[in-house]
Parts: sequence; structure tokens; C-alpha cells
Amino acid sequence: MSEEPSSGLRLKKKLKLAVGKSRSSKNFDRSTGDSVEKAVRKGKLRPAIDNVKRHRVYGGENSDTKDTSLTDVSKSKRKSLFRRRHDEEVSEMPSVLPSKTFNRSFKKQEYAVRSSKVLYEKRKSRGEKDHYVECLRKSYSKNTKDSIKTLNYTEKKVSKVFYEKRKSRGEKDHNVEYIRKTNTKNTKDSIKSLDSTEKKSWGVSPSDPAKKRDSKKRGENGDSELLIDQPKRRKLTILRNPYDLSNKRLDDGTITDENVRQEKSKTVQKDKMSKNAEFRAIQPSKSIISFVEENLLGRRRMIEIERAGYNTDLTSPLDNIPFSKSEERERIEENIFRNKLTFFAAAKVSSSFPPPDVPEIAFAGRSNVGKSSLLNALTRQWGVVRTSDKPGLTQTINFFNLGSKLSLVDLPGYGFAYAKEEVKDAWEELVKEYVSTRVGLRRVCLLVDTKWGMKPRDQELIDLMERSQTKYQVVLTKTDTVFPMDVARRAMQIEERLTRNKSIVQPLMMVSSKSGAGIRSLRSVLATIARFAKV
Ligand SMILES: Nc1nc2c(ncn2[C@@H]2O[C@H](COP(=O)(O)OP(=O)(O)OP(=O)(O)O)[C@@H](O)[C@H]2O)c(=O)[nH]1
Ligand SMILES: [Mg+2]
Repeated sequence: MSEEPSSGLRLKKKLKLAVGKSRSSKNFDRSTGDSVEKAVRKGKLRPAIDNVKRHRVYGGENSDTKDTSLTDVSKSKRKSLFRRRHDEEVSEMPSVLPSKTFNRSFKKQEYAVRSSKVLYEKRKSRGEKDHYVECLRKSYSKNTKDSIKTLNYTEKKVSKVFYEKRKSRGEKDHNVEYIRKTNTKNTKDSIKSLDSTEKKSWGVSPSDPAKKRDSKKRGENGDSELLIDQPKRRKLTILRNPYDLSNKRLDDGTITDENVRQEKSKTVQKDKMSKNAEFRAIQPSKSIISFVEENLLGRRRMIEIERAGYNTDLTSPLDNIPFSKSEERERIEENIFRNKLTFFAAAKVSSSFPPPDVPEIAFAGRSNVGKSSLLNALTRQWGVVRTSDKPGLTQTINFFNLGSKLSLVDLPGYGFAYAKEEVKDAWEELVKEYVSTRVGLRRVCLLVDTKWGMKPRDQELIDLMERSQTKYQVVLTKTDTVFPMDVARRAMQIEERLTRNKSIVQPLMMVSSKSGAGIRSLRSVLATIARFAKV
């Protein structure tokens, strides 16, 4: 026999393929060509159920095993096949397709409804009543009425029973009490509101839409008592007067006290700045600068004074001859100022002025400018004239004799002083009277603080002296408090200001009673008066 399969076998194979039992079928073992049942029986394959079970129990553990058995393949295939069939079923299913019988019955029903509707409308047009509809309506209304009635009845009955029970026990029904209270409160409120509206008449008319809305709301809630209008709460309004600073916020950029103050201080500062700038721009003359440097005027360092040969251990060291010994220190160049300074008269009024026997030199100026101190410095007799750091110490016109040929007069200061306004006014009047009327007054030394310069009251006195043709000389005091350049600037400023004045005596003097700078120069100027004075 030949090894080729016979024609009958080939046909059988073909038939098997046609009905789906080929070698690729799931029940066929490829390695041997046996069926699955046979392979299982031989022990080559595990039964499919076992495999499934293991997958269920050790799903996670067996997932990484490479052993993909035939049963696994068949399972996935089964799943995909099922999915395909299901999809096909879904796609083939009609959306809504009623059967023929259902369609027929539906059409019949529709026809019946339509015909009944037509009939009902025909009857209605004829004025006839549809008995069926009427019957339905009657029965419905009767039923509802009955049900409401029964409900009310049972409610009443139950509440009545409860109420009577409580009453018998002597208890109060809280609901009843609450309703009673609210009723009385509302009525009281409404009466009050009516009274207040009558009295105050807030201008809310009964046709006020807000009021209407309010009453409507209350009506919806079902509180018939609340329908009586409650007093409408008055809206508090704050009057925003633009000039009333009390209503203003501080940070709203509007005018407030604080803002006004700040603005004022700013303008004052601006003025100050401009004045300072103006002062710095002053160019002093060469003569003034040289005078300042020669007399070591202005704020100087001790080392500078020592280098110049002055003994800094002495009071007002610059009022000494440089490199001098103690005997020489006591010697003053101007003989007149070596005389003893003696107080002889004090006047509060013009009538008490002493007789003008000797020529007089008066020292005028604002309070605390250093008048009394200068008298002491000129005569080098410390403590004869009382001084104080408190403005207003000298309150009378004090007359001092410097020998028999000259009198020095210490005047009370004007401007700021620790004294009553009336008293200060009286001093000023006395000073004005003295400088304008005093016979024998040869010179008024008008003292001006170098730091602050001339003030309006100084100008007033100058004007007065100009009118009365009293000779006056401006003396800058306390020069040791400012820089030398500023001393020169101040001197220049005042000189420029008073150039047109006739009664002024030049040059302008600059001194410091503390350091002694410029004192000798002033002495020599004043000594000339005594020399040529004729009473
Ligand atoms: N640094 C300095 N201080 C001075 C100078 N002269 C006076 N003083 C001080 O200024 C203050 C006032 O001095 P007074 O001589 O009393 O001034 P006054 O002008 O007589 O004052 P009234 O009598 O109140 O008008 C005192 O504390 C003095 O020590 C000076 O040249 N330099
Ligand atoms: Mg004084």
C-alpha cells in the first residue's frame, strides 16, 4: 500500500473542515495530532477547568507565567465570539417597532377618543350636558368636600380632647398662650405705630411701594394680624456737610484739621527754606569778612583761639591782648571803661527818669538778646548788672554810672518775655518814650541776635528812632553761636536793609559777651562818645 491517504479519507477530511472540525479546532493537540480528550487522558494536558480555577485563585501570581495553554486561547476566543454576537444582536435590533396587532388596537383607541371629543363638543354647542362628565365632576367634588370635612372634624376632635385633658389637669395650652400673646403684642405694636406715624409723619404715603410689598409679604405668610402695618424702621442718615469736619475721615483726602495743620506746617517750612536759601545767597562785603576774621568772630574751635595766643582759661578770652600776662589782662585800652560801674536809678515810668547830667548810652533790643551781659562784658565787671537765661529779667530802665562822665542805661527787652501782655506793652511804651524823648541820650545800641536777625519789633523801634532822630548803632550779639560766615552774612543783610536810614551810625558792630570777640572794637567806638560828648 502506498503511504498517501486514500481518496475516501481525503473526502472525509474535507467534510470535517466544512463542519468546523479541522486540526485548528480547539480540541486538537498539534504536537501529536490527537484530540484534547485523548491528550488529557495521556496526561499531556491539564483539564481546562483546573486551569480556570487556578486563574481565579492565583490570578496575580500566574499572570507572569509564559505557559499559555490551549484552554486560555480557547477562553479568549470564546469571549471575542460572544462579544461579536452580542454586538450583532444589538445592531440588528429595531429601535421601536410595535407589532401589527398593537398598531391596530392603538389606532382604534385613538379613533374612539377623537370621536368622543367631537361628540362632546357637538353636545356642548347644542347646550346639552355630557352626563358622564357631569357625573364624574359631581362625584369628585363630593369626595373632596367630604374628605376635607372629615379631616377638619378629626383635627378639631383630637385637639378638643387634648385641650380638655390639659384643662382638667390645670395645665396651660402653650399654643393657645403663644397665639394669645402674639396677638396682643401685634395689636399693641400696631397701635403704637399708628400713633407714631401720626405724630412724626415721616412722609411715607399709604401708596408707598415699599409698604405695599411688605404687607403683601405678610399676607402671603398667612398672618392676618401682621397685615396691620408695623412701624417702619427709620433709616439713619448722616448729613455730609462738606464744611463739617466731624464727619470726615482723616484719610479721605478732604479738608480736615490735621490736613490744614500739615499744609500750614509745609508752607511754613517752605518759607523757612526759601528764607534760608535767601540768607545763604548773601555775599558779605570784603570789609565785613575781614572784620569777622580779625576779631575771631563766630563759632571757633578752642584750638584755633589758643593758636592765636588767647588764654582760654579766662572769661571772654578774646577780650584780651594776645600772649598777655595776668596784669596786662586787667588793663582795658579805653580809659572810660576802666571806671567803676555803679547803679544809680531805675525807672518804671518816664516821670521817674533821673536828670540828664551826663551823656547816656542805652542798650535796647528784644528780651534775652544779651543787653545786660554786654554791659558787664564792656566794663569787665561781672555781676554788676543782673543777667538771666529767662527772658524778661530786666523790667525797669536801669541807669548805671561809668565814672562821672558817662552813663550806661540798661533797657527792658521787648517781644517774647515771661510777663503779662499789659506789662510788656507798658515796657515797650516806656522804652519808646525814653529813646524818642530822652535828653542827653547820645547813642542807642540796638542789639540783634545774630542767629535770628532783625524782627518786626526791632524795625518798629528803628522807625521810631528815625522819626525822633535818635542816633542808633546796630550791634550783633551772641556771634559765638553761629559760623563766622553766617555772622558776616547777617551783618551784610542788616546793613543792606538799613542803608537808606539817616540816624543809623556805621559801622555795624558784632560782639560776643561769652568769647569776648568784638568787645574791644565796640569799646573804642563808644569811648568816642564820652570824649566828644557835651551834655
Ligand atoms: N552764647 C552766648 N550767650 C550769651 C551772650 N550774651 C548773653 N548770653 C546769654 O543770654 C542770656 C540772656 O542774657 P541777658 O544779658 O540777661 O539778656 P537781656 O537782653 O538782658 O535779657 P532781658 O533782661 O530779659 O531783656 C544769658 O543766659 C546769657 O548768658 C553771648 O554773647 N553768647
Ligand atoms: Mg537784661
